[in-house]
Amino acid sequence: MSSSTPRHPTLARLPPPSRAAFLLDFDGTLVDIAPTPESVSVVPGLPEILVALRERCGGALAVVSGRPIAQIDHFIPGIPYAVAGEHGVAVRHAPDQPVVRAVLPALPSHWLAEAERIVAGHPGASVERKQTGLVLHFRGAPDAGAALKAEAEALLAQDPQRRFHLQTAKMAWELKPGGIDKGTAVAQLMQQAPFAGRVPIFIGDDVTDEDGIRGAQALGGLGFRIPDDFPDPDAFRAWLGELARSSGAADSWEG
Ligand SMILES: O=P(O)(O)OC[C@H]1O[C@H](O[C@H]2O[C@H](CO)[C@@H](O)[C@H](O)[C@H]2O)[C@H](O)[C@@H](O)[C@@H]1O
Repeated sequence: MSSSTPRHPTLARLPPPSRAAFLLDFDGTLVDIAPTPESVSVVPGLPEILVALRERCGGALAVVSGRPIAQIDHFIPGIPYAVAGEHGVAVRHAPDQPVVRAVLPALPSHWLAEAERIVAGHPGASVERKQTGLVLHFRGAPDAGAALKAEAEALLAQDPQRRFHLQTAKMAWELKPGGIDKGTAVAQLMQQAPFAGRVPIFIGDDVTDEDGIRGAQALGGLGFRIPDDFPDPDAFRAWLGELARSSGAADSWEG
């Protein structure tokens, strides 16, 4: 998938609107990376683009994020038809449906306190708690990456059953349960209307998105990655806008 030359997927490479399902990553893809998880901003016009694209594809537009679903609802309320959060641990198949959570082992109870103790030794680093895991962020302490990785691996080694693994992220290390990822989320989402029977198109920017890309490709779909296929989120959003503005028939992105 990787290439040193950015290559925008041409409209001709895409399945037509009547067959396409979009599964989009959030951080680093729909929104620019920001200093902290809370400080990301949704650029003006993006919600309208996503709504138009969703309507063009019969509703088949999902966000597949490492964030909890509640945070996607906070930043782009009512926009995606479906949302998968926490790298696929939580899935909401439709706006009016409940969140379905995978049954997973609970994070060992002392790991959160351990994580807080660890970041306290690296000013600028922080802990993000998730229902089934935690993230050690070091964007505010860039030199602490290697030390935090070693500490995270030491925590993981405390679980003799090795039920958790280290997810590489952007200036962050995430401890999360194994067996569930963005690829399993794609498979789940694609089983239900309005996604079922369509061709999944996954777009993301991070290591965790490689699972989503593989998941889409395993179902005969396509996967694109920033910066290989789009130089940055801005270029990706411009491409989405082009798709959303296309006024052609259901069998064509042209026009
Ligand atoms: O799967 P995604 O939607 O891309 O979410 C991945 C993680 O995003 C957040 O962390 C990352 O973005 C932050 C805001 O730009 C940035 O400050 C941080 O350094 C990045 O690692 C979020 O906090 C995580 O929970 C998500 O898993």
